[in-house]
Amino acid sequence: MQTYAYGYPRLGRKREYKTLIEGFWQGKVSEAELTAGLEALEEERLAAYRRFVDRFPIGEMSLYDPMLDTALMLGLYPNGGRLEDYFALARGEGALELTKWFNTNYHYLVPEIRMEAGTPPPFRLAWNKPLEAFRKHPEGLPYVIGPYTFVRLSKGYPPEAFGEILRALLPVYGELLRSLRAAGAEAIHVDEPAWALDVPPEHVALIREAYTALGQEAALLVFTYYEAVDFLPALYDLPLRGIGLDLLHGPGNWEALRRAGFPSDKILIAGLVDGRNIWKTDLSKAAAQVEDLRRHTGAEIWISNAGPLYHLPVTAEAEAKLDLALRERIAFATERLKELRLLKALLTGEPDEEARRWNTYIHPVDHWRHPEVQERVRRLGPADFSREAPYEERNRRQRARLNLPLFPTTTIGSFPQTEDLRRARTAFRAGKLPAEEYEALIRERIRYVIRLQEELGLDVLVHGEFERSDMVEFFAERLEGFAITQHGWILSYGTRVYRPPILYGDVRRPAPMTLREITYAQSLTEKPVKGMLTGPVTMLAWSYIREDIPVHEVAFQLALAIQDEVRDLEAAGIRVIQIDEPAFRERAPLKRRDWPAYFDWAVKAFRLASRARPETQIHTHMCYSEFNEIIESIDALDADVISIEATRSRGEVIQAFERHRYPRQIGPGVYDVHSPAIPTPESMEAIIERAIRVIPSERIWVNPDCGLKTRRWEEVIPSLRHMVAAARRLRERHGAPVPAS
Ligand SMILES: CN1c2c(nc(N)[nH]c2=O)NC[C@@H]1CNc1ccc(C(=O)N[C@@H](CCC(=O)N[C@@H](CCC(=O)N[C@@H](CCC(=O)O)C(=O)O)C(=O)O)C(=O)O)cc1
Ligand SMILES: N[C@@H](CCS)C(=O)O
Ligand SMILES: [Zn+2]
Repeated sequence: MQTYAYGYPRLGRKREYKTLIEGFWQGKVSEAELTAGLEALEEERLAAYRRFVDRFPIGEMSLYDPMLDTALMLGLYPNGGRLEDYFALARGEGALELTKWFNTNYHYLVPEIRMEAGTPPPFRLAWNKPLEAFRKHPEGLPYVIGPYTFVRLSKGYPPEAFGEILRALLPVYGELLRSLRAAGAEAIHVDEPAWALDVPPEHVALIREAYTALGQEAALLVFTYYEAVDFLPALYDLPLRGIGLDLLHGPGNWEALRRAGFPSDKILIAGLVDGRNIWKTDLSKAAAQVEDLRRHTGAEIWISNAGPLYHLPVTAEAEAKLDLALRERIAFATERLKELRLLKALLTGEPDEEARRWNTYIHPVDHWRHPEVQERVRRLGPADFSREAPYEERNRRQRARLNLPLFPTTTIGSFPQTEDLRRARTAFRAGKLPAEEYEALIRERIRYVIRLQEELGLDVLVHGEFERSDMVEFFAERLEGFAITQHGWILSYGTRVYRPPILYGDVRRPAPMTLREITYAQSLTEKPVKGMLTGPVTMLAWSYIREDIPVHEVAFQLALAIQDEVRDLEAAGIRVIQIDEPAFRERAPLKRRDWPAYFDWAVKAFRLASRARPETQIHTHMCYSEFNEIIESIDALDADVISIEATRSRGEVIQAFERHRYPRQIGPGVYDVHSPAIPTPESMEAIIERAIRVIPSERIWVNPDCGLKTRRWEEVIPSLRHMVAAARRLRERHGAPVPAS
């Protein structure tokens, strides 16, 4: 019995990863300091593994993103080994597209594989990153993203070229594996999470072909996670040393193991402690599950985490301010490693006092539940999920009330969150800055941003979200049933971090959450100011949530709290309300067969939250998502306006709307907020011109891709000036303002 862990966070206890890399970008950290700093961080990660588990991978560290590293390893982009070139691909003007990693809030850089004259690119082993890492630390298993996952998550090739591309990669992977074996690696960690997607039969054949070859080169431990592998028995006769299975997410792996057993020549690496959520593992149950596996398989069993640990903060030990009852019940990445050690002790008959104590705290506490909240959810009926009037009627009333021009301009909500603002908030939270001073600073920023938007000539204004540390954390802090952490940071992309709140009980809204700032902003202008809320699906997707009630009930509780806020905003005279749902696509289950049930509750939750009066215009916003496959569900949200990301994916998003005639208003993002580049009016007009081909012009809005919080004022101001200029030129070209009825 061995313990194995992978994916331990690279961020560091004190977010050293972020400080080092951002410091390097700002010229405050030299290349030598960056290298030494990251090496020290890697040492710390490895020390955590060494302290608790028997085996672990080497080479998981990345300067930005492991998918980009893999693309460079395989020679897909020129790489002279210069950091500038690396970061240019990650965040420069020609940067790769960012998209969600499976159904998580981590974003990876999407490699582009182009077929040239019907031939895959000339792949080669351009950077042997795993070997470099292994030479430094020859104690673990070199870490590699497997070829299937790499190609499946890349873009730019026609689906029929998939097999050819995969085959073209095999010699390179073969060379890589041989080099690692020659250097003394006893086995290789190969990550193949894409095996847990819906994999068509022809892909299963390709996987078998690929691994029949690769398995000859070195001993491979292939890791799958986030869901079950639907074709598990098809792997049994492959020359693999071991297979890592997620035994927590989705019932499929258990069903397959019960039905088909597991081959005795392979190691079954059983993912039994959760990499996605934070509730302590029931160690007795996990031990019983291992016994069950032993009965069904005859194979050697290792115990491991289910899903990489980087979806969890580094340690729960730092959360001294959390309520004790909650603190006792949670486990972050380091505590997961400890659980593996405790589980092994239980299974090998070592003294189990600590494991017994651990298991005292695995059930929710009674006073986290509130019958009146549950009752309100139980009483919901069909009428609660639709608005009073159909869109046509709402549209008439809203146009009359808002009197907007053709191609109305707006932004997505946030404006730059500058250092001084974040510092002031941290000081305020620590009790070092009086509330009046902090609030005065926020009001000053709101005044500034309202004046600025008026001066720029935007049509629907926002208050700038200056008071928000994060669009989910802000609301979590104001809702009962949620706790927020002090140091529970995890990576979202690159060096960008957030602290997922913990939703542990029934959700209540003790007081309005956004009214003060929104009404203040509205008092400064005649133009409509958008109320700005985060939707129920995103609230739960970017939090750690309770598991004692079904997820749709959690969503409906959140939706009711948001609906109460909508009502308060309307009563205060707010005419436009945006309810952001950037996690709407991401939260969808990995298997299509589970989609109908998910979209049923996700759509209902949004509709419940957005049940506004007909004359209130409801916007929603989504970013970083593949929209093609979910356009019907987006339509079913019945929002009056949706703004979507459309720049980095170079208009691909609009294709979705070509296929499905979206009947309401849409703002295809024209300004890529992830690039420091200032877009020209022409580039923005081009995106709208493309949209006009499929969407009538009176339904099109002009807006950025996403919020502007990560940008600098020097970038935002000229970019928005260009955006307004683009809208004006479009108006001149495409007609007079739409009449108000
Ligand atoms: C829109 N997106 C979001 C996603 N997920 C979220 N949870 N939130 C999102 O907005 N997913 C999809 C996209 C892309 N993802 C992100 C994620 C994160 C950011 C981002 O800008 N993150 C900031 C986090 C900054 C933050 O919350 N800061 C705190 C300040 C806390 C702090 O750092 N304090 C310091 C001391 C500061 C000082 O005194 O100098 C400390 O405690 O040590 C705050 O503002 O209150 C980031 O910087 O990474 C963007 C997109
Ligand atoms: N209103 C949010 C949405 C981000 S997805 C913002 O502007 O930052
Ligand atoms: Zn967004």
